[in-house]
Amino acid sequence: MLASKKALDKLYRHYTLLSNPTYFPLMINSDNSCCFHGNTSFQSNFSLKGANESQGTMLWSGQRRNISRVGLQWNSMEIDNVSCHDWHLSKRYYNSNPNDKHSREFANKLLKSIPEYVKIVEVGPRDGLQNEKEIVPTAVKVELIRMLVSSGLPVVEATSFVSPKWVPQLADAKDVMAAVRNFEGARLPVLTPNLKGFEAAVAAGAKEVAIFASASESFSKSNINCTIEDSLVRYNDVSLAANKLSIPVRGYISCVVGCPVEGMVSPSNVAYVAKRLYEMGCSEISLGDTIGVGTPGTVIPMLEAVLDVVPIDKLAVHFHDTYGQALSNILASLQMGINTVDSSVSGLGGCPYAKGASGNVATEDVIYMLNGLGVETNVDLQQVMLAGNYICKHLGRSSGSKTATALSKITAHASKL
Ligand SMILES: CC(C)(COP(=O)([O-])OP(=O)([O-])OC[C@H]1O[C@@H](n2cnc3c(N)ncnc32)[C@H](O)[C@@H]1OP(=O)([O-])[O-])[C@@H](O)C(=O)NCCC(=O)NCCSC(=O)C[C@@](C)(O)CC(=O)[O-]
Repeated sequence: MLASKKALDKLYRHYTLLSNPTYFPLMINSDNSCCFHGNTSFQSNFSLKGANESQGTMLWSGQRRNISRVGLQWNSMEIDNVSCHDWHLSKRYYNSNPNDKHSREFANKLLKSIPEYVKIVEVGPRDGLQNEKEIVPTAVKVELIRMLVSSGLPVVEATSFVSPKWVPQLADAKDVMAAVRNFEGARLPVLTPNLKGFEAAVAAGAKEVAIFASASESFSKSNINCTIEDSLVRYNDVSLAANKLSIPVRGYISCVVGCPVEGMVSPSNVAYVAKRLYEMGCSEISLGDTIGVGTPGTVIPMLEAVLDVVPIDKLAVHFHDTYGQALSNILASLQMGINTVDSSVSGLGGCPYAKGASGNVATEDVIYMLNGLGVETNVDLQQVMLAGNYICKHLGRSSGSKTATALSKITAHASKL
């Protein structure tokens, strides 16, 4: 049976709003029949008349790279009455009875691809503080890093060797590095935008660096004052220099789903930059939703595009929580098999050159969710909360972590009993 053109147009419009047209999940075959592709256990709620599944919600799932007709015998289905709503998990599969076969199968499906161990990259001392108006004293930054390292976090991004005119808050990078360089138990990478920054970082004792490109031309200009291509040339120089010294280089990509100036960013732009960073030897590529506009609806197609060019074990995700979507985006990324997540203690953060960007997802909230999923992190939540209290007290504000806030209330209440 053929899909009616009107119905397909309607679906297309719906998905064009939700995701990038390039990643429109409905494929129209040459015989005008259609199928979905994708890599998600989410479902779309379409009314599909005449489907061989029960009318209403159709499963949209499949393995990455396995663009297939997902067992729905699309050729025998007629679409003529399409009503699209938002993406949601189908009620059909939700059941409070844990012994229900469907619910167990569904839970298995949702959880089985989540890694057993997740590496948390703490970016609080760098991303968290770079946007603060009041200069945080070097000694406070050093103590914060010490506390974060003591909590078991495997990587704590310490500072940036960038122009002090651009980011005055981190003008003490050399002194911070000198004080923390011998801390044991965690890797302490720093941001370097060019060879000048790289050389200064190495001289100060940095053993790992990070370069930071963008998937949006406008953001590249406002953040590092050059085009994407020019930045990649600079970063290639940094990578070559780092390679000679066997220094690992992490590559960031900003604006992977949205840009404060250009709006929606195409997954293919992100994949292009990711491929270039990978080819220049980055040991890890962190995909940053700099302004926190992503939802699983835009993050998943972006990850699919990047996964076509970079192996999954080289990828990390970096979400800001502007719209409260960070944990959902992290969960979706974990379900796709990503096992490195950036976060910032107490949800501090934001890029000074990304208007409207709010804090990063809070480390405490990520740990709480991972603990709940039974995922190993080797990080002590209480210790991270102590570090969060310490920096929030200094900044004179309450924690941006819901977990830290809730657990502190419980502890305070218990102590009164
Ligand atoms: C890239 C530049 C330097 C270009 O800045 P520019 O002005 O185009 O560079 P320039 O080469 O013309 O140099 C201008 C001045 O800066 C100095 N300079 C030049 N380089 C350095 C250096 N490394 N360290 C110290 N000083 C430096 C240089 O010596 C000169 O000094 P002057 O002669 O005027 O006295 C500048 O734009 C810059 O520093 N930008 C950094 C912006 C930044 O740090 N943004 C935040 C980090 S990115 C982010 O947060 C996003 C991320 C990673 O978290 C992911 C996400 O959230 O999505």
